[in-house]
Amino acid sequence: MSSITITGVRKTFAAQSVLRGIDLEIGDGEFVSFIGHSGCGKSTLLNVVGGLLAADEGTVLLDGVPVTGPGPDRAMVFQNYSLLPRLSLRANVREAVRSARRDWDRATVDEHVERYLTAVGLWPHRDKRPHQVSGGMAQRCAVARAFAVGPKTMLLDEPFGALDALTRARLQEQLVHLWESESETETILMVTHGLDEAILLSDRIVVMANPPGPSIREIIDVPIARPRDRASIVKDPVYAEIQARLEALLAHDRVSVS
Ligand SMILES: Nc1ncnc2c1ncn2[C@@H]1O[C@H](COP(=O)(O)OP(=O)(O)OP(=O)(O)O)[C@@H](O)[C@H]1O
Repeated sequence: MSSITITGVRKTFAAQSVLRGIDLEIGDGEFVSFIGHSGCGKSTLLNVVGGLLAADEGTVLLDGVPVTGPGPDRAMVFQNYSLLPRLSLRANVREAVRSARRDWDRATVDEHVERYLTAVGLWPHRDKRPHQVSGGMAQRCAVARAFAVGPKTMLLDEPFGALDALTRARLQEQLVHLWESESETETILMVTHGLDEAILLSDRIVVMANPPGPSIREIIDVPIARPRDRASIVKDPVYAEIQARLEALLAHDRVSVS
């Protein structure tokens, strides 16, 4: 059964038709990335799935239930980590877990918080506040917090966009670890501008396009076995094929809008 069913989703801002009839099925346990030029509607689509924005037309079903607003079955992580500045990293995660798991006692919450902060290497920094740590550490905390509340679906909007390459690589690995081993999250949708990142992490890559054509230009499978190792997958001929296809699609779109 598909966990997310997007049917005929349209969204227009002023006279600008941003989502032009999106139809997409995403299965349980899939990691799907969205890629495309700036302004093609990637974040808008993620916000519609997250329930932060209503579509003008069409439906989004999560396990068969229509999305009408945000819910505990989904968590979102944005590029600019949105931690509460007055709280320590531990308290940021703890408050989120507490509000999602009101029936848990304090010891269970604390153990859960420790597990997620440890998974992203932040337990030694647990008592620092967001302004006392680097941007990469704060983003790791935001990712840990999102997974710790146990959403079935994770929506990531360029989560590593503001990070340097080394920090990004480390956080990509921690993300996969959280998803595969640590958390209850099954399905991940991620907006990214990184072709390499999309190939490394995804089962499928949705290439989105600017007007006037359909919003989804092509969906590319990534049939590379997991676990994937950054150093070795780049030598896989399938990797090169996918990379070339993505580059060609994005180059075509750049020409068609100029
Ligand atoms: N709330 C809004 N009001 C008016 N226009 C909006 C709103 N949100 C988005 N838009 C417009 O819709 C278009 C798509 O925006 P969106 O953020 O979804 O694009 P994107 O593909 O995620 O871009 P980027 O890669 O730059 O983040 C843009 O032209 C944007 O200006």
